[in-house]
Amino acid sequence: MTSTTATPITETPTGAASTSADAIISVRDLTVAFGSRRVLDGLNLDVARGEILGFVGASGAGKSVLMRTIIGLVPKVSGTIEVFGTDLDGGDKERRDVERRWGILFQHGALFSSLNVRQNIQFPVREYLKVSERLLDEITMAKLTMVGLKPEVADRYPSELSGGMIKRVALARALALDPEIVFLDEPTSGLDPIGAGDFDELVRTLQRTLGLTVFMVTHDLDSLHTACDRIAVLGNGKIIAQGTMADMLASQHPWLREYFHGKRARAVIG
Ligand SMILES: Nc1ncnc2c1ncn2[C@@H]1O[C@H](COP(=O)(O)OP(=O)(O)OP(=O)(O)O)[C@@H](O)[C@H]1O
Repeated sequence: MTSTTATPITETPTGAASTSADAIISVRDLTVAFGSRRVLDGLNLDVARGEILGFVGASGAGKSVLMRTIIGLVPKVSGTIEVFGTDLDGGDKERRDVERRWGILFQHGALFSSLNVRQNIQFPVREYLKVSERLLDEITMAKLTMVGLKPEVADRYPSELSGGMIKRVALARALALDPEIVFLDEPTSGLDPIGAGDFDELVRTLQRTLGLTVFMVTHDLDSLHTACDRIAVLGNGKIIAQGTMADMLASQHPWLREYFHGKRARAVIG
């Protein structure tokens, strides 16, 4: 978490509220503040069922805050968040039913260091379901296979895993309850380009085979190119642009031009 960029960003009409029939996540007029500082300021965003949405913006703009507000870890000042058509302020039972249908990969993987891989993957299952130890083990092995890891990894501790393996285990844990939505917070950060590319491909494959909707906070231009169907850009507490990679590349918005055509971008886009 760092301070916001000095680059001025202005709101565009693409940030305006609109309803989309196939929205699986719908955020309206969302304001989130820490003390007197508004990080999100009347933000509107829809995520369509089955898409991979890449969520970008300057460092400290509030990308993680939006993700954490949707999943209920950060309180909002005002606004509504609907997931699967359910208002998340509706009630504890409704909220829990929705939570059961999403999986989360936190920044840096965030595995429980005192639990081994098996226990990490089983954690959300134990929290939400009553299932036998045998079924828990079957789920663990199935999820490890799904993310391309061998069964023997199950008995290792996070400290015994590479960065790429940690991300894969974290993804396996996010998939443990067969979610319909997966939230990924900078899933490729800290991975080398090959590891990051493999991870993007894995996410893409899982999204296609499992029909997942993916909300991905990322700084990784390669991920935006190869994995994402659509991109939403956060600036000054609002969505300042959203569309395909082609839309982003065609935009004349100064921040988007710098981000998608700057020196680092040229190395990716060519
Ligand atoms: N719990 C908190 N208490 C106070 N301020 C917070 C809290 N969480 C986030 N912030 C502030 O909100 C702003 C947005 O943080 P956030 O982590 O969402 O940024 P980000 O866009 O994800 O940045 P990065 O790309 O660097 O991870 C930052 O200024 C951060 O310091």
